Amino acid sequence: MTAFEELAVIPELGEAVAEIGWELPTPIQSEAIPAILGGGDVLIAAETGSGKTGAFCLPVAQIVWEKRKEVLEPHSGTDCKEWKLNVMDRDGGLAVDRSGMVCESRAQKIWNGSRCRGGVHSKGKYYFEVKIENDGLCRIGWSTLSATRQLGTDDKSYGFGGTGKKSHMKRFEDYGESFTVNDVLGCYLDLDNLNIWWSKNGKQYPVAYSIPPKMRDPANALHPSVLLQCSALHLNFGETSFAFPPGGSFVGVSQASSDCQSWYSEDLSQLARIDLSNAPLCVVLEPTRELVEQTHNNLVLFGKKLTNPPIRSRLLASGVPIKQILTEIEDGADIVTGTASRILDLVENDALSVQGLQFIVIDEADHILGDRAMASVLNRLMEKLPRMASDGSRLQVIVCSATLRNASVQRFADHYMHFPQWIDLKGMVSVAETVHHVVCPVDAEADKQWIRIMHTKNRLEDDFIHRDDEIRPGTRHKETLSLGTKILKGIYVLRAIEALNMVQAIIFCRTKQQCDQLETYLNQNGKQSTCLHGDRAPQERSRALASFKSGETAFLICTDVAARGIDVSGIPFVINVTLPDDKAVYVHRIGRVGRAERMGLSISLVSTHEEKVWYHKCATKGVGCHKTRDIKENGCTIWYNEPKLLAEVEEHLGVTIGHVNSDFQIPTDEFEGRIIYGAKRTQSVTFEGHARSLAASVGQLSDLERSLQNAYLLSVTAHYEKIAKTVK
Ligand SMILES: Nc1ncnc2c1ncn2[C@@H]1O[C@H](COP(=O)(O)OP(=O)(O)OP(=O)(O)O)[C@@H](O)[C@H]1O
Repeated sequence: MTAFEELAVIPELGEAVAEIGWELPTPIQSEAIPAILGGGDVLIAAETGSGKTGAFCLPVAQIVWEKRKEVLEPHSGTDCKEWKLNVMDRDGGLAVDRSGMVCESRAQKIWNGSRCRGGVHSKGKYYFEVKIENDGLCRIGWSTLSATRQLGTDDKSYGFGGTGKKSHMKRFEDYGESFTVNDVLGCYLDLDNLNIWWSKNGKQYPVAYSIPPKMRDPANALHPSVLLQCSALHLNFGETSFAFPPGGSFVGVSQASSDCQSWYSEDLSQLARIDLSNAPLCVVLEPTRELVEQTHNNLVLFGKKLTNPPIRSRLLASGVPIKQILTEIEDGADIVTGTASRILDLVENDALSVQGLQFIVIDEADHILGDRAMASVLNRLMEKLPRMASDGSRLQVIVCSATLRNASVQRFADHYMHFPQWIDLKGMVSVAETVHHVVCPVDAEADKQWIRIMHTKNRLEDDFIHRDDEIRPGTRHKETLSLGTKILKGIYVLRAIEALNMVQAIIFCRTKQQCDQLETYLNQNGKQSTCLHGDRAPQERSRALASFKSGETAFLICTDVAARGIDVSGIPFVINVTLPDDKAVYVHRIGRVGRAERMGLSISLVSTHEEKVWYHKCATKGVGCHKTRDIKENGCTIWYNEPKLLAEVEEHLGVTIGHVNSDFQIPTDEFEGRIIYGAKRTQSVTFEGHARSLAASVGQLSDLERSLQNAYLLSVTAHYEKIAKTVK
């Protein structure tokens, strides 16, 4: 049995991950996989590179596969004799979770009901409990299979409602007390004496109804029943211990002897069957095309051993011809991965059915929800999804986020998730131990070598932002130092590459134009580079990523499009040519290294002087824009203050980031010496490192010894002084 199977992962998936060399689940996988397999809504946060993709892909693949298998072997689904709410016998607005013990209706002003699969007849004393999980209206009690689901409105059903009224044949009468969220109601049925009554939090009320003897007939078997309006309930039919055991000779309804049990049979179902065997069961949303592709590839990899039926995972990314997408969807899809806008587009055009949906996974949720346009598309999509699947189970929502301490994520959870489990392995924002990060100050006033090349062609261009400025080399003129910084940053990138023998690195720039210019500059200087940003065509972006992943291209230059989630194993270095203006993005950028236990180093070039940068407010969003004045003067530029941004990052992480000089000699005492970036972290410790790690304890020991010796000497001196006094 693999370690993954101990988390209830099926052997087929266990084998697939073993083949890619995963021996042990990561901490987030250990927590999230069982939670998702359990059927609940889950929010996940863990640091970059901690294996979140596997944490949701594995259980999703498993559940989807099991569902499809269930359809191939229908007996396990519809005729089962289990004490749970019957998804075939429920109103359309009522959602029932996979356990059949939790139900919810969010509909306002409409009653939605359901019944338990099992019922009882003939004789005996039976009990079940209901915990009110959500404020709202509900009625609970007993009904026969021929009663309507509007509990208490005909002669075959008996209900007790939250307003403190019992009901039968539409007659509502005061009974017991009102009840609300967190109250536990007990439902008593005494078939021996033909009585029904209820209790609240263990306090029993008098008999509510004396039922006619015909209710003992098997044809009139009474089934636990519920009716809800904007409420949620948790039921217990006696398979687990009761909060308030009924006492006497009452037993949980699930303990009824087999000759007193009655079961819902499928031929009673009047429900029309819709064929949803080709509609997807799961949608996975990613913010960028690259992540869509990456997650899709993971799903394909994990699903390799799942056969009979195989898992049909579909890639709905821009760049894949729409004709191909439509054909694939028509051929049948089990899991679709795409951006919210692509999925919404297909749903709105009736090209993708969401009627069979069981799951939605929203990866990088803080990013999606933090972007107004993406958030609005996501909300529109969410509104289009059925809150429950075709089989009556509730839509399971899984959210992955860099941080769960985020108001928009919280709002999303409150609105769309059902009692979600929060798995937060981050606590404080932190950087993985395998990621080292340093800052290299760039001071165009102190380091004047940029002046020598400023009029040559072999220099990093300046985004053409200084084209209208008067540049006066050798002065402290703001624009001059800003231009100097930009050219100097190019020189430093080249120098860092050489000094640290970088074979591969991801280099982040602030703008698409800057990426293009750095690509030209590096290629011109013999450093093979490629670009990944939003202005490049999808195929070009795919090619760029593929050639970088294969090692064919050494340097991938990108905007923050690649900061999140992109997983290229063993990347040794990240260079930030400009710091991002969002501290969370910094954590994501540097998290591109130090993944899967490999060591990585991130270097941020931080200008000591303010740098003039584009900040397009214009309609064209920068295309053909020449407004190089400050935004305060109706232009499209701002002054970028990197020391301030650095201070924000440091405050966010609660650390002071070490500095290196422009020779990029990483001090060996800084990071335990002799680390090979890109290689697996080893447990071997250098002598110096070992001595340093012991230094504090040795110091403490020596202090202790000194105070012990002093105490001894003091006591000896006192002793001899005492003797001396006595002798005198
Ligand atoms: N159990 C495991 N054993 C070994 N390697 C693993 C395991 N789980 C994941 N990995 C590897 O770790 C790397 C990072 O995983 P993944 O991309 O899922 O991280 P992440 O938490 O989603 O990161 P990010 O926040 O940056 O998106 C991948 O290369 C993946 O193959």
